[in-house]
Amino acid sequence: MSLLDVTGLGVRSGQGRELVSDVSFTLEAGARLGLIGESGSGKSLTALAIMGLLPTGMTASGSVVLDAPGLPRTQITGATERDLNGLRGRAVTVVFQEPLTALDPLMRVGRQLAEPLGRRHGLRGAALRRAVVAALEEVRLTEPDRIARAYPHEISGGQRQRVAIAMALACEPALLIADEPTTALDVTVQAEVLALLDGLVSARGMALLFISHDLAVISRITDHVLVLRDGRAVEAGAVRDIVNAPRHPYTRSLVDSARELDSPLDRITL
Ligand SMILES: Nc1ncnc2c1ncn2[C@@H]1O[C@H](COP(=O)(O)OP(=O)(O)OP(=O)(O)O)[C@@H](O)[C@H]1O
Repeated sequence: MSLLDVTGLGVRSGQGRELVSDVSFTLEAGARLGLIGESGSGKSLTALAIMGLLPTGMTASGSVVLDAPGLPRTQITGATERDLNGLRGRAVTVVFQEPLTALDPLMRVGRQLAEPLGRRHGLRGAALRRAVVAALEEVRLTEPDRIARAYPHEISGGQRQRVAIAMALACEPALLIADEPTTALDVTVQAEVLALLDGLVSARGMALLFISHDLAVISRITDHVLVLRDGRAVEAGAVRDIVNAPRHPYTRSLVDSARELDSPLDRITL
């Protein structure tokens, strides 16, 4: 049984517009998959449907089954909020493009991180404070004590995204969804955060669903990819095959524009 099994996923708006149609893929424990497509192709809605977090009024159809170790196997489409609350954080969690989505602007970073860490590991007092510092160190934040005392606006964008990653990891999820996690960062920080995610996903044996419009970024972190266009999957396979021999014209245009913008793809074609 796969960790995540998505079959014929559809998402409709409240007005009945089909925004995602018939998307299928599976993820085994510890596996990685990239979801690529241009703006509006349905990447984020697919991620939100997997989390059971679609905006009010939208409906999901088809099947999304999460089967994380130690948790009940759950059909996400149609699950109750109570079932979903038991899964979010532990079975699956998400890091968004904008770290402030995950952070409360009025609460110090350390306290925010203490909540899930305390809940997950049953820690309090000095042990919990040590766990907060360790979590900040794990995402390679220097000066963890200062960061723990800071409010989100008092740290840089790259530091905030590291904190958001630490928050996402606090409940030790089996599956991490990263939705354009480096898009809002400048190029150097982008590369550092990508390398950090890569290392953490390997070290913890998590599965990763990595969403991006950028094939070069995807190729650095995963070797398999699903190409979405207008809410439909048009091609899937190994990044290497897709880069070397794209079958769908849309995929070819993604590869061509990635080649123009970025040279890292060259090493894949060697
Ligand atoms: N809350 C919403 N209400 C109505 N339509 C929406 C809503 N959110 C997204 N859509 C529409 O659904 C389609 C897919 O959107 P989605 O956000 O999944 O795309 P995306 O590939 O993640 O794009 P981006 O890279 O810009 O985030 C788009 O046509 C978008 O306009």
